[in-house]
Amino acid sequence: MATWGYGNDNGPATWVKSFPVAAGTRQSPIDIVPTAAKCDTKLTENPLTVNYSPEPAMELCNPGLSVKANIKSKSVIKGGPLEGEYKLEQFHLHWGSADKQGSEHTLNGKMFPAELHLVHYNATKYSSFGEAVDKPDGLAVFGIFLKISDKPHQGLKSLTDVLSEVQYKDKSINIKQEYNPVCLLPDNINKYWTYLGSLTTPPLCESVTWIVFEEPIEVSEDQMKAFRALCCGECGSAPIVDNYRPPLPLGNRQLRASFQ
Ligand SMILES: COc1ccc(C[C@H]2SC(=O)NC2=O)c(OC)c1
Ligand SMILES: [Zn+2]
Repeated sequence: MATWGYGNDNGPATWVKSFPVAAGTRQSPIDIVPTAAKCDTKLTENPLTVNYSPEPAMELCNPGLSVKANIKSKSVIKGGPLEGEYKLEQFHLHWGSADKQGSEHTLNGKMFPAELHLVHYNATKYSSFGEAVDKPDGLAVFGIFLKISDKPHQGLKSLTDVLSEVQYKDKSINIKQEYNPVCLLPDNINKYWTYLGSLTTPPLCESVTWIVFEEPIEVSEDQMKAFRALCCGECGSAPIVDNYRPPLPLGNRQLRASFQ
């Protein structure tokens, strides 16, 4: 199969041909229906804690289907649904060609213009991301919805202001100013939904504990335009837009909420 993507010939509906787990029982994303979530006090008794550090010269790259920042510093999370300490490996985004679509998770069937994923691996149990990526308790991903506001998101601005420098596939730059990814989190990280799921792109490993925050972060239309100006390939190639997998059935899984 030609490489997977989001087009008509290689998009999410075709992935199962090369990645049979696409038809698995713990696939992501899902539609989040808050009334179907079970409020679990165990999640609040053991609050989710984030201990992110400033990343000097953070590497920002265009791998062709998103934009990604690779993390070297020791930024870790624990608590909430997690056992052990999970270390931040990378973050990236998914966005639409228009504001009406773009997120992977949906909320009562509603899509947001974009969704930010902060990917962590279980550093207590595994010695590297590569070892953790296909283990059932290997990864924890923060899902943060983006919504449009008239003000730009200051934390994202350090990235959206330089996206033109990684416009083409395989371009990468280092962010000059040190960057602490904590600036990307919503104010209230105590309200989230969590469930057992998967990577949302091939190889679709069922290795992710998802933590999707209720509070979106707010970005400007100009910042969305900057994401939509990124290209899938070299100069003249198609823009990176609609790089999202539509929701999969929750099936027998329990969606838990950290709040009432
Ligand atoms: C081989 O390992 C991989 C492959 C792909 C992704 C990226 C996926 S997973 C997610 O949440 N969103 C995405 O686009 C990954 O991320 C941990 C790890
Ligand atoms: Zn993602």
